[in-house]
Amino acid sequence: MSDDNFEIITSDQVIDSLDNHFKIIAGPGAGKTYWLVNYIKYVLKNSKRIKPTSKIACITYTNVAAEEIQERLNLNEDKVEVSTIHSFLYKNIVKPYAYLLKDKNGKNVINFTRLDGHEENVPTKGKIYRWKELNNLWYLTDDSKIKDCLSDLDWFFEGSDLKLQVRNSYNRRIGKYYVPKESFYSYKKLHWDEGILHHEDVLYFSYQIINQYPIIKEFIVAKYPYIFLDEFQDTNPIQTRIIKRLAESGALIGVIGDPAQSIYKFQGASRKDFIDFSLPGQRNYKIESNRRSSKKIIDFLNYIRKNDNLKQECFRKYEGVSISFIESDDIGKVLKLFNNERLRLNLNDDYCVLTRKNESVIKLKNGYKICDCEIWDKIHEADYRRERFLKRILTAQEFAYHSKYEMAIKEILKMLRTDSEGNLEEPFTKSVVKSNFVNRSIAVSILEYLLNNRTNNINKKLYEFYNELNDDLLSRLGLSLKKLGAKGNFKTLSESLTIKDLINSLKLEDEKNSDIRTIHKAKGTEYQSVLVYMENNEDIKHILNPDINSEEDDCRIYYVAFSRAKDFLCIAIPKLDEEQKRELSRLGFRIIY
Ligand SMILES: Nc1ncnc2c1ncn2[C@@H]1O[C@H](COP(=O)(O)OP(=O)(O)OP(=O)(O)O)[C@@H](O)[C@H]1O
Repeated sequence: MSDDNFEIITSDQVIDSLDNHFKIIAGPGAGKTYWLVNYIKYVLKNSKRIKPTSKIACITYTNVAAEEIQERLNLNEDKVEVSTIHSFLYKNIVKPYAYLLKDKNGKNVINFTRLDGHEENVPTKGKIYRWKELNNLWYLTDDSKIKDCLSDLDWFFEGSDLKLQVRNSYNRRIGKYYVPKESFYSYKKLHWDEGILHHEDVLYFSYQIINQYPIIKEFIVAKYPYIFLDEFQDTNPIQTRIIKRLAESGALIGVIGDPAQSIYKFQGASRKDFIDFSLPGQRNYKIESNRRSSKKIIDFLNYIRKNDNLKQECFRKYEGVSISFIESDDIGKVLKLFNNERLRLNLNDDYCVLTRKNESVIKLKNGYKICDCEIWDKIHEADYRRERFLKRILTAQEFAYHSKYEMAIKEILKMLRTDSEGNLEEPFTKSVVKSNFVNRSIAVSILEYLLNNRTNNINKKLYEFYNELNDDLLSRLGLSLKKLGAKGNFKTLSESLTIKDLINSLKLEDEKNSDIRTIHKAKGTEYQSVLVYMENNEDIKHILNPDINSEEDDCRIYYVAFSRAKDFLCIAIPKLDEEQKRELSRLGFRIIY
């Protein structure tokens, strides 16, 4: 990264960029989000470009971050649209203009009458079957590998065209065959015909729409004369191009981020896009201090980042307690040692346990128990329609339990989606739902039931939950579920699994309240104490030989984890050799036994 033309500012400083694009680069805890919130208020107050009909767009990486910024802005008037890039583009480009997209025969590309948000790409058995049928691919027999391949599809630029490819080329191989690239589009089209868009399709269609109908950019810019993007180090090439197009049409763009915290390569993020991001007349700024962490933690963070030219100073002027490590493969013991140490140090405030993989989060949540991470896969194999139904209803229950009612309602509404004749999808038996309004009131009743019975239900076996839900609630609402068979794989599973097993294995988006989470979900957060659990002994190399600018994200993922800690950072790893322990001591680590 070149240091040219970067002005150093602090997180309290208001910059005079009302008529310029800008880029801010700063490390963890520098106050990027803090600065952005204040800057938005400043623009609202001082800019002549904000008209009664226009707003500022503030794009964040997750819904949780959007909520947080909304709260911190604490505005009475609706003058700032805070949302993720996908929600922003869906609401302002795809939803209103999808009907404009036509194929070469003049037919609509998307069934826009049934458009209803966007979701994760999870190939169902039904879609895989129809995709094989359309492309005559019966020779591909391993459906689990096919699922890996199709769920890995994303849009990539080939020249100026966007093409579907797998993110990880390994996933295209099914036994001795490769999945033909020409078949990818038809898999997507099966969804679009039902009005289903995947998250990645939102970027694709937005790009298509503004390219084919440039005037739409003018509408967007008139409504959003300022577009600010936080966490821009994880932008992807389509997003970058869309933003540049909006800049060409007159939007003032501000991007904020930290190249050392770019951790979404697997989803197509390009940190180079942030490093190279430049618009005519753009002003560049840096914030150098870290307001979050103690000096000992910042020294360690600077060491991990030693190949980069951004060195952080400790704003708090507080030395802090030593960074520590625990060597053990016994998760229960690790958690106990970490908690004892926090209490011994009198650090009684919030803490978080961070780890890379979802499977490890589940293991950590279960403490000593070895978890069955494949529970949902097994249910999918047994009955993919019931799996989808159960996932949605339990996800809704957990969202509501964490007071995220709007997200909970959305899940239930997805569950109540109908086919073209108005029939609910299986496992509902043919019950016709009347209107969106009725659906919403049904969703509220279902949520009420789930919340009132959560404590009772959690230890019930799945079949009991399913039957009671059907008999006590759904029948009252004029709905019914397919009865459980006398035998079969689903029946067997439903007798062995409890609702708690299912909930523990759910991958909930945006788990803000959880104290054990994946590092990716910890982006932007901070805690008094942080335990980073490295499941793989090899990962110690990211501490002993850190390479923050590596092509791969591994080192940066741990950097993000370490930098969440304010006062106490502890790292746990199953096994270290003597030389590694000596190295860690040299770096100032203390061993906890
Ligand atoms: N000028 C300021 N005055 C008071 N507190 C501040 C100021 N700037 C930042 N902070 C506080 O410092 C902490 C870190 O700030 P913030 O979360 O905005 O950093 P960030 O740069 O977005 O970090 P990261 O990249 O790690 O997510 C927060 O607790 C924030 O409230």
